[in-house]
Amino acid sequence: MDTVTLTRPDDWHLHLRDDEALKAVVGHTAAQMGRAIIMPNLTPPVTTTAQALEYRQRILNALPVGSTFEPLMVLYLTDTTPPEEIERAAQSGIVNAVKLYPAGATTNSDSGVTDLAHCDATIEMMAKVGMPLLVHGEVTHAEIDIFDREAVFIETVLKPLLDRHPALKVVCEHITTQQAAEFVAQAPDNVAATITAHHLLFNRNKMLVGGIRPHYYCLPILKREQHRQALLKAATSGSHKFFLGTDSAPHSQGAKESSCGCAGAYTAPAAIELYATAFDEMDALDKLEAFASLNGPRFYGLLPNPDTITLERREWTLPESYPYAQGEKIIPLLAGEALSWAVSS
Ligand SMILES: NC(=O)N[C@@H](CC(=O)O)C(=O)O
Ligand SMILES: [Zn+2]
Ligand SMILES: [Zn+2]
Repeated sequence: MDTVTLTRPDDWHLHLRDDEALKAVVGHTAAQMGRAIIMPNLTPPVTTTAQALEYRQRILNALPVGSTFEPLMVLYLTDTTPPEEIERAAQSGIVNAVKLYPAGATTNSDSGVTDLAHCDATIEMMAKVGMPLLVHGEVTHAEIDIFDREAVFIETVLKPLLDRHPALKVVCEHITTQQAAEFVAQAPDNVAATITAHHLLFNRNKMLVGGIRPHYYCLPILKREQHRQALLKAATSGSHKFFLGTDSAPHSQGAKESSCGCAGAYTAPAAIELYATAFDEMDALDKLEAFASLNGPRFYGLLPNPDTITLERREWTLPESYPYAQGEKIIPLLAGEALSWAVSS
């Protein structure tokens, strides 16, 4: 297959940041995705429907002229989010989900949840009104090895949560392990997962062999090959439960190339091309449309996008960098490297 035409994809997990950074990055996603679930981990985080409405408007204002890209907004769950905020969010028509960051798990998660027991009434309300909970699934205890944090989270947090709230819609965001892929595959239909392009394409050797490559450092961290194979199998299985979520997470070049570099890979400029490369590796390009364009809207109760995009097998080279906020640069994943799939229309 040398060309693939798909219903226009959506990105079900995206960081756009705010202000100048937002203006620098939003066009990359809007050029290929119809919609995106916008992560709320700003400083301060987006914790109320009123803040989500304002942030949505700033995103719309930052879009290129004529763009029809639609931001889908998410609230950041805290220990003190009241159940009434969930009702307001559900009634607003612009909030599509609520995000659980275990406190300290990742970038801008300091205001996240310290103990889910504090959130029980709020989560009960989410189950009642059908509001999905999007989960950064890693435990944060210092004694748990960073490569085990996702698997431990499933056993110690996620399974008990679903036992308490069996009807809750849950998206396990950016899954990275065989344990997560298998858990989601066998769970009931109210449990789904997003998978990033970088976790489908790379294992931890890419980040650590022959030098430490900070642009491959993201959370959850890249895992060993066995896990990448499990993710590829899940994404190309034809199951409705797995869908595209880039987790494109912009940080300036300076913040990444540092003695203590930030977590996050910037994949938005070539997102669908990277996924096509991964699906091609599995000889499964015929499964890409369901994963990229159909399974996400189905889970969120939305219609697929009305138009299409076409990919072609053609070599092109990703730019070395793009302009970012404060005169800095942002380095996309695979900067300066050749890709074998391109968007043709
Ligand atoms: N994925 C990352 O490594 N970073 C994300 C946060 C997140 O999604 O966990 C970010 O906001 O930079
Ligand atoms: Zn995360
Ligand atoms: Zn993320």
